[in-house]
Amino acid sequence: MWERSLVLSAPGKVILHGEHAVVHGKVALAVALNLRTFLRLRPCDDSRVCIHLPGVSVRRSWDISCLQDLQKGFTADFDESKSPSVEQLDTLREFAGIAAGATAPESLATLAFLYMCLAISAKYGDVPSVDILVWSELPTGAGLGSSAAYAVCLAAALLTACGAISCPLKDGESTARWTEEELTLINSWAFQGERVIHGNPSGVDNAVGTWGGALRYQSGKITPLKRVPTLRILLTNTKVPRSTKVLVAGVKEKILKFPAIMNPVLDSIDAISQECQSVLEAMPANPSPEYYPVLEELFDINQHQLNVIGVGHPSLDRLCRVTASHGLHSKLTGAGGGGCGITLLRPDTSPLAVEAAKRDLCACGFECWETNIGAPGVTLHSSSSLDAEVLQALSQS
Ligand SMILES: Nc1ncnc2c1ncn2[C@@H]1O[C@H](COP(=O)(O)OP(=O)(O)OP(=O)(O)O)[C@@H](O)[C@H]1O
Ligand SMILES: C[C@@](O)(CCO)CC(=O)[O-]
Ligand SMILES: [Mg+2]
Repeated sequence: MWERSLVLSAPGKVILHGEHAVVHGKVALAVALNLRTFLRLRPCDDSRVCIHLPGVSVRRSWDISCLQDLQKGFTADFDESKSPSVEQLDTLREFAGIAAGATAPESLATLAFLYMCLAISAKYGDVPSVDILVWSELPTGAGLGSSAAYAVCLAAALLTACGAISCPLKDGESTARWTEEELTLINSWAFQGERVIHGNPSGVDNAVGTWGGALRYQSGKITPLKRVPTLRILLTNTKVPRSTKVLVAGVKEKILKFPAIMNPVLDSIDAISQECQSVLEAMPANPSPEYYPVLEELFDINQHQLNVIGVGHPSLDRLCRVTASHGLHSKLTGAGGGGCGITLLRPDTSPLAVEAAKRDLCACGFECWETNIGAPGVTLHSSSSLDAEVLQALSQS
């Protein structure tokens, strides 16, 4: 029986180049963001599993014995290398009272939790009697990898509570990280959670949530980028809602309908990611302005390509126009169709110019903020290092 409380977190991400193309085997470059999702797990002594997800208005609890019966009813194995089967997901939907095909955030979040809880406990031990609270600094469904940060937190917490990985936090430490081998296991299970939420994810988002930093991702191969300079990025949330699952499915349909037209666009996006990687790795840690024109042009070209594959949105066109009027270059990030865009700031872009661009973006109803990139991946925290009042307020919300 699990007897410790855990608090852990995973970062969101920004994709610099390669979103959507990465689902079809091309290269993506992605960096971890300094906005995180947090999870608190506490042992529960009433033989129940409780989840509280205030970000998507979910508060549910189940008897362990019901979850165990459900688990026994599955004929197919649960494994981190196997996709959730249609039969498993249908059974879980029926159990949780979720309509077939439901894409509402609360339905997907509940389904992902149930799948991961049953799958991980079936493979590594018993269903643990725990109470789980998840909260996030990330906007949900806006292109910043909120689903992956959620799945990474769930994977790390459930694997720890089932004894499949260690609890690396020593007395007196405020944070700790797992070993490479343990991170690989967390990443594999988080990918299964992403599969429940996205349908057909590439795995780039959960890789960044797990390892953090800056990385190149292609067909499951994760390569940390060498010497990434400190980039200044302005993030803008258009607040136009969209679903990654729907957008990814739309791109697939377009490729099937017009393969001779779409495949060269994906190849060209791949070339953009490769070119961007070469430029970033050639730049010194604190780069001078002369390196920026190429990065800016790559942003412009990639934004046009993403429009061609059908994941643009008028709000994103507007974002690009507004920043261009201040001499700044932007592109959508993540799945597109609304959500967030990123704007590259040069080291010498003056605070006044940034403020002026932000003012005009806010006047469009957008929200924007300057970010740091390259944050650490999934991390265990001592409960005392997090604000007790915040935890208390969240528990009651
Ligand atoms: N804090 C959270 N608590 C519970 N579920 C969450 C939370 N954040 C995200 N989710 C789940 O993830 C879904 C959003 O995932 P989606 O992939 O559409 O957007 P995203 O991950 O924010 O953007 P992108 O995939 O483009 O980076 C929500 O519908 C919800 O099911
Ligand atoms: C659109 C996409 O490329 C990125 C979503 O953040 C989907 C994926 O890679 O799974
Ligand atoms: Mg997502």
